[in-house]
Amino acid sequence: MSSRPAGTRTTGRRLADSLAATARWRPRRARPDRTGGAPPAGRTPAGRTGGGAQPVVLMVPALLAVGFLLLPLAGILARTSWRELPGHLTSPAATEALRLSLVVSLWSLALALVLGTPLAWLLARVSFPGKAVVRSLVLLPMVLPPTVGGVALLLAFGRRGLLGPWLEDTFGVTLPFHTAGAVLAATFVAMPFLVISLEGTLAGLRPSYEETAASLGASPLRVFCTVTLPMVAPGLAAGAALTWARALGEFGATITFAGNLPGETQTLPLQVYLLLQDSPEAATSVSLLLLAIAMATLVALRGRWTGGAASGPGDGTRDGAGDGPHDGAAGGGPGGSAEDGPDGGARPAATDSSADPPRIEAPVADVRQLSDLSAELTGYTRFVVTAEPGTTLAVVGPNGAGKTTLLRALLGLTPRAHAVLRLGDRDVTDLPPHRRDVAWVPQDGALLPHLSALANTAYGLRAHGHSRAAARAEAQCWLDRLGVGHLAHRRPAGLSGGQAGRVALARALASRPRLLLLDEPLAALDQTTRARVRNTLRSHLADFGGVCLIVTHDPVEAVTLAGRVLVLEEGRAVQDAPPSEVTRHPRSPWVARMLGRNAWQGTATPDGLQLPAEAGEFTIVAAEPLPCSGAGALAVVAPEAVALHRDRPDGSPRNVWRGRVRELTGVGSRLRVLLALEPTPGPKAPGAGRDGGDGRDGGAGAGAGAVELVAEVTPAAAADLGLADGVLVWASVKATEVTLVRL
Ligand SMILES: Nc1ncnc2c1ncn2[C@@H]1O[C@H](COP(=O)(O)OP(=O)(O)OP(=O)(O)O)[C@@H](O)[C@H]1O
Repeated sequence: MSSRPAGTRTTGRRLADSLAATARWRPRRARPDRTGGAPPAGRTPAGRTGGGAQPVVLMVPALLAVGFLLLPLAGILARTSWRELPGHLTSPAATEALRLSLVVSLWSLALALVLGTPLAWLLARVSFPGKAVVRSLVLLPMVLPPTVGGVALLLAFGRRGLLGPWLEDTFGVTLPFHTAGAVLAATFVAMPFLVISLEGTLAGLRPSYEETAASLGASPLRVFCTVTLPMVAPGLAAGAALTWARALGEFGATITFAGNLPGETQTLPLQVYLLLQDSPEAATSVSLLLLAIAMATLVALRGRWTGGAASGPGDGTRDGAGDGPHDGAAGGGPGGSAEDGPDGGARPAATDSSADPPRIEAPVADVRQLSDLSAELTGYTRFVVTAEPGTTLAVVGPNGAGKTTLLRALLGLTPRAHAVLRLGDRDVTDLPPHRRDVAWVPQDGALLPHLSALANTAYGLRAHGHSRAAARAEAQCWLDRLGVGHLAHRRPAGLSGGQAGRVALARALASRPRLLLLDEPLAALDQTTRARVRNTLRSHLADFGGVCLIVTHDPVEAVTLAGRVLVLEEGRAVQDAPPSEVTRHPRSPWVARMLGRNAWQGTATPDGLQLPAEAGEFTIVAAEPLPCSGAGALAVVAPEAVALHRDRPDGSPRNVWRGRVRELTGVGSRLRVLLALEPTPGPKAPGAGRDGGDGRDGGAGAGAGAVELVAEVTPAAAADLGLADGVLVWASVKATEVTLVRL
């Protein structure tokens, strides 16, 4: 009994089916959080916050610590003379000290923001020698006794200090015992709070946001102001609040450096110190005021430390995610009701499934950049790639092959590889990323979470100098083209994966790049949505006049979207050919398997291919052997060309092997059977021939390193053959079905 293959017909549908099955085996990357924020507070591993047994022995000192912190505060509250409190706090000396405290702390905050923000950025983003020393320097005022800080300030800025005489002679500025000195002292001790808080937030911000913004044409300063700062705003606000609170409470450095001069340097903490000697009740009242301010600051900050860059509750949609008529589209399902556009006018609902989105022509959107590509890569990636305008190249290869490095080199974003890059008549090799006209859509889209879909799409146009109104009008057109125009007002957190992907694509296309780089654009989508979005993407890539590189692990994407497939391995281009050629004659085992083919690497023989000794005495006979016997070669066989039998087949097939079923997978209406082949099958091999029962004879099982073969059969044939995990069967392949490719 045997199952005859349907032949080697690789119709589009069959190929797509078989590729789709292969796609399921591809490695997947972890999906980063689309909002770019850290995991929400409290989302700790199960068990940590749950009712698991906690060591009681730790609870006692912990509670003691709480009591230790609480008791002094309770002391202030208990000893406050509530009746006299208003009088104490409204006395001229107290109000003057309060005024001075506010002036000093706010100036100090401003100074810390101006100096500390760039310093935090430097520490978070720039590698330079001595960085650890600079960071220690930043931390020093936090651990230094404030009085020592005051002495140090005197020795630097005092009348006999290092800079003091020069400041006095040149600018007439005297810092010690002046309000400016109090500001300096407060800044010295408070600024580290801002730097440390902001550095942490900056370090947690994924660089893909800033890099994508640069690829859309934004200069480094624009990126800092429009991407970095808004995204770290919560961390900045938290740091600023702490800095202000610390400056407000500053005592030691101020009294040492600036003295205790009423109306000049006597801030509230200094007044407390003074009052303690003459009027302890008034000192308690002022202490209570400072305590209340500190507590209010901390309460206002609650949750800000862990809330992530932009994932607060208000971040979902501008109109509140989940309660508007737009929700039908959020999940990508078919929607139908009319929806309000951002301008308040009724806009017809589009859906995630719209394969033919409305084609609204934008006034300037059709200015195509018909540029060819010529890139010579050195470093980790070492090859030359050229492409005509309008070419879409699928970049494929195993993990670590250098696909991302290639994209980053073309953007000028990595020192690991260098691209001599020419786009049309422009050599952009020496240009910074924002001036290359190379738009990048990273795997997660990197939509800016603080901007609506419309503002995201308009971002590149604004960076290129278009007015706000023109940029938004054109952005709306692009969103409409991609079928997500009705979601223009939403922020990324309120978009489904497919919708976000389309917005990211609209944003890249709207910036009118000469080269478009898409990193796994459909990886986030489920199979059904992927097929729909793939169609949409294909039609828009057809309209895009420039060169497009799509990194993908999905063979269907590679074959259906691209006119050429560039196969990378270990930084080298092992093949660059049309999909049909790559499918027929894959030049690496990896790409053959990615495309759903059986592929074995070995040495060409006069008959076909000999596999390496470690695979066993395993030979493959081909009808057209390579003329170069002894050379490295690849034997490729389509799964449809493999016939399975319960008994050893007689007759014409030149390749007959016995193998054990390892895995069965459904592919459309057919079944894919993975066999582990046994070496050196022959008519006289022990156990060869008909196996009794279901074939689970427990005989020579294929080891972990066994040669594998994939066959495709109909479910009926599988039932006839009794296929199941562990069953032994015979497989045959005609010599005419074996393609040999020289490596
Ligand atoms: N910043 C880096 N420093 C050192 N090595 C790196 C760095 N980034 C990548 N690599 C290494 O360079 C090689 C190519 O990495 P790249 O990310 O380009 O591969 P890839 O083809 O995109 O892989 P994947 O499919 O897993 O994303 C890998 O070996 C990787 O470990």
